[in-house]
Amino acid sequence: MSDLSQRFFEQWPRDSWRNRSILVAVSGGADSVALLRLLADRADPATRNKLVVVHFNHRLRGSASDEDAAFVEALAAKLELATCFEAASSGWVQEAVGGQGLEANARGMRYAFFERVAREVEARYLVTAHHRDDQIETVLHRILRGTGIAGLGGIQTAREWLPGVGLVRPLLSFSRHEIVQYLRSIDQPWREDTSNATDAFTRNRIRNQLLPHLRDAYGDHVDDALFRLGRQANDCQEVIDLQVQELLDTAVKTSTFGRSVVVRKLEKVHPYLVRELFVRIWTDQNWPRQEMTQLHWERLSNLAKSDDLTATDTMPGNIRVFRDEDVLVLRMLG
Ligand SMILES: Nc1ncnc2c1ncn2[C@@H]1O[C@H](COP(=O)(O)OP(=O)(O)OP(=O)(O)O)[C@@H](O)[C@H]1O
Repeated sequence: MSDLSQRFFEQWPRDSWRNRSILVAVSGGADSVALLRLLADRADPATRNKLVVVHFNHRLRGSASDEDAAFVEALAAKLELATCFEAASSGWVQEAVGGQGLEANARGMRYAFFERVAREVEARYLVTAHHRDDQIETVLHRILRGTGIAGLGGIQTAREWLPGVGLVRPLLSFSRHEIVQYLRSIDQPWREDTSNATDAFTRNRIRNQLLPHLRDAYGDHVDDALFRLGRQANDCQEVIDLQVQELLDTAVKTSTFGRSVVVRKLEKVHPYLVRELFVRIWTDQNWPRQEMTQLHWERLSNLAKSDDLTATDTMPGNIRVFRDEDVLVLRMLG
């Protein structure tokens, strides 16, 4: 087994081969072709039938998109793997709605397709080929856009995606360079995504302009620094999540109208954690968060720590917040 293959399977969920189907997302690019080869070469005939290659043809690059799909289809056939393919309708770019931009729309369609297949074949995992360079670009992109600790963590190696379905990225610690070397060593071709070479999308500008500039100006360790920062932020967020869970269990009560927070229990808690507690309450309650700014979370934290027993406030989405003796009541007004 190659060194890369060995390191790859150290990241791989141990129960996977004994479990339900595994969807492998293959675009045809070097990263996902390597992912597919690593998995297919390791699987024995009994486990091979658990792998399902999924590919979504976005039809963004004319005949090149169809050639990508044909390439993935031929590779899957050669490896004797099951496949599930879908193509976007030809006029979707003109019809794209929601003002989210082309990339986000394309992504939404791709994951909606993955979700349909996952339900159909009762998959246990979806595996994608995000790698170290993706992680570095994501961290840098989020820094530039403005992010907190949670966002700085970037892409996670594994997380729950749908109820009972995990999303796994076992190539996350491998660089694109290592992946390409591996493909060359096994004589496996791949498709080059020509849109990656253009600067049309923000992510591509980060990849093709900003990162090379930073490396030139500050040295190659820029990559390591960003990757490590992402890892540390992930660790920090895990610790924060655990503490927030403890606060939820001990200081927050749920009722039919919303939540109430026992403020006495927050007296010695750092304001940052109190804000994170409110973020978690908002998420759990499914209250709108788009208009909640840092200032709103701070206002909530101040209310929880205030001595003013008559203090009240209203948050975006008509969430009313008021003190009732020892508790801070949060409820959505009808
Ligand atoms: N058209 C596609 N069909 C199947 N899988 C795909 C397709 N495009 C991307 N993928 C999978 O997703 C991984 C990440 O691809 P890419 O970096 O282009 O996506 P992204 O939009 O940046 O990330 P995200 O998946 O988080 O949206 C690929 O390595 C591959 O596993």
